[in-house]
Amino acid sequence: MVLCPVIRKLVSKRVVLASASPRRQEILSSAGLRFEVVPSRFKETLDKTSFSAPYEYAMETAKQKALEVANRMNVKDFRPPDVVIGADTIVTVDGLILEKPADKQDAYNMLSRLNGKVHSVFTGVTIVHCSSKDNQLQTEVFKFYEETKVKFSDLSEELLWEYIHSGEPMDKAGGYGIQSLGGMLVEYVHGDFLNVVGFPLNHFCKKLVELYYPPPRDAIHHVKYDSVPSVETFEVLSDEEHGSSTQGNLTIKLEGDNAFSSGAPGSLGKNKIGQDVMGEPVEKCSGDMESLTKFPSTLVELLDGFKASKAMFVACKLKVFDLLKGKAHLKAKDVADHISASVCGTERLLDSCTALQLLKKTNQGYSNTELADKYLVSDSEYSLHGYIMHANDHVWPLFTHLESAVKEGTNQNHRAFGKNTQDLFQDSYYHSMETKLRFMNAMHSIMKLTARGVATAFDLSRFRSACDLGGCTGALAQVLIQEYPHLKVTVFDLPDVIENVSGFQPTGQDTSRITFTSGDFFKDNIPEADLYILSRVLHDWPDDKINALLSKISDLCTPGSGLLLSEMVLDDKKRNRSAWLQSLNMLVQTEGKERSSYEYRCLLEQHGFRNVEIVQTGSLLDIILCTKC
Ligand SMILES: O=c1[nH]cc([C@@H]2O[C@H](COP(=O)(O)OP(=O)(O)OP(=O)(O)O)[C@@H](O)[C@H]2O)c(=O)[nH]1
Repeated sequence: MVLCPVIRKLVSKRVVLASASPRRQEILSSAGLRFEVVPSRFKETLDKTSFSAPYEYAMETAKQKALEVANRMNVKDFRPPDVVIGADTIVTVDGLILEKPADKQDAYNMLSRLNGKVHSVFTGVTIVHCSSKDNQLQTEVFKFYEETKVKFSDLSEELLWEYIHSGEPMDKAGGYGIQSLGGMLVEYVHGDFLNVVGFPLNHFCKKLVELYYPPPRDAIHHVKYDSVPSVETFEVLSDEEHGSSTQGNLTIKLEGDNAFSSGAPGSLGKNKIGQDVMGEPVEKCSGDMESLTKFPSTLVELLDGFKASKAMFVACKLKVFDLLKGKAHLKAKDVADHISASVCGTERLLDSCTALQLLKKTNQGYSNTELADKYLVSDSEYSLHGYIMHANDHVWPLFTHLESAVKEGTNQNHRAFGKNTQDLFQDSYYHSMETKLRFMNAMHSIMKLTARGVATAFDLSRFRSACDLGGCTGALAQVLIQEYPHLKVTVFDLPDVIENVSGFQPTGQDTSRITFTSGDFFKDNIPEADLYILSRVLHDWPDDKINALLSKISDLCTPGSGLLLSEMVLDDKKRNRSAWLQSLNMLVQTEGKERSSYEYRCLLEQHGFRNVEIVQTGSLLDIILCTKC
């Protein structure tokens, strides 16, 4: 999704981010910008004393970073980038400029200087417009900076060293990462938070507005873009409208190194060498821009969606991220050798993963991004590997029969796996040890990631015993006993599951308050508890089965007993895309569906539950708590 229409202006351009900073990559890609990452090789060694102000230093360094990449990419017979973005973040305190610490002692020196004080964080940003004539690179440079003030609490030596030993300070300006553990050091922030993280997105969008929607002639002395215009305002600022009000040549003074002129209707503006600022001839640009405004980027994203998913699935399946974990870099050939695959295929897969920001690519080779290290490596604490393998091996084949599922209104297990499902879990998830463990792995990984949110959405401290029906490996139970020291939890699931839970238990954690009991909640007796939990269970079943289950639970409850559900709640207003897609997912693989908050409320009240409260998290799971009256 492109929230900010001005970002769309760059959609058909070759945009390059001249930065190795994973934070900058994340900020810009979250804003919907599509770009390649080519880290700059410019050494950050400019003489600081030669600048009149610290931000001048940051802007110049950002400029040199971007120009180094622009020059390096201007190779004969290759298309040069249209736009190169460079950035540099520094911290200033007591008249000193702090960059990334060289070692732990340096980090300590920096953090001690910041301790208990207010300091400034400056990020200098440069946008370089490039074009190439007879292999000569022509550039136009626009630069700006943003300042944010940050106050550190009074911190003990012990805390500073503990933080330094976490390793976090080492690649961060000033020796801290405000977005992670370093956030704990900070008392307040005045200004743009993302600027501290490494990229002032808001100011960047304003700069794009200045560059791509120069104010019409009449307004030139009056219009000041104090804030990013609202989406509606952008729509009004269409190229056509803008063009018609800028007949004749008009020079606009930009804050950057250059002024450029705007003339032909619909053009971006001509520069001194008679080209538009994106390096295209003006006449051509006019037509281009018209089609650009109408470019259906949302559709292109959807067209590419399945390719992107599959590229990530395959890289996970081939354990590419496991291989790259902890390695500085590997060349495509080395990766190919390890995963027993072709070099040409591996290279394309690695490059696609780089474009998807799962990998980083430099001249030395490929390495994992932070995201991949955290979630795609199979043995990381919050790995989604198990869930991704389930998506690849189970959900993907089912989705290839979506058309039949829609026409027939039923799941497609028979088409995808040649099996009719009489008993959903037995026939589709537990029919072999391999599928069973794959499914358990998937549920375990997604539950580990979401358990804390489920456990803490409501204060459950009034309950002394809980029964997690369909609780699988007990990943939620583990978090529940951590959060509620007086709670005992029974995990109730099919014998097929309970027999295999031991491999999923944490080591070195007291799990004595968790009991695993096997049974079928439709057929067998359910253990007694003050609180019943159904997490991602109801969506598997049709209404008749749900009514049977809720009635059984309701009969077991005494007044004051609780029922906690976690599901994706459908919401017409919020149009939460994951929930609607999950509902299709339920169609192709189960007998169930996702439901709206109204549907859940009706179901629960029908079975004697009251005080139905719903916390819509907007992320993967929404949480519902109600009480038996
Ligand atoms: O709170 C935070 N403060 C700063 C950061 C990160 O710090 C670095 C700043 O370094 P620099 O601007 O030189 O950028 P590099 O990482 O070296 O990448 P380039 O290739 O662009 O030079 C930056 O990564 C910030 O994101 C932080 O994360 N949190």
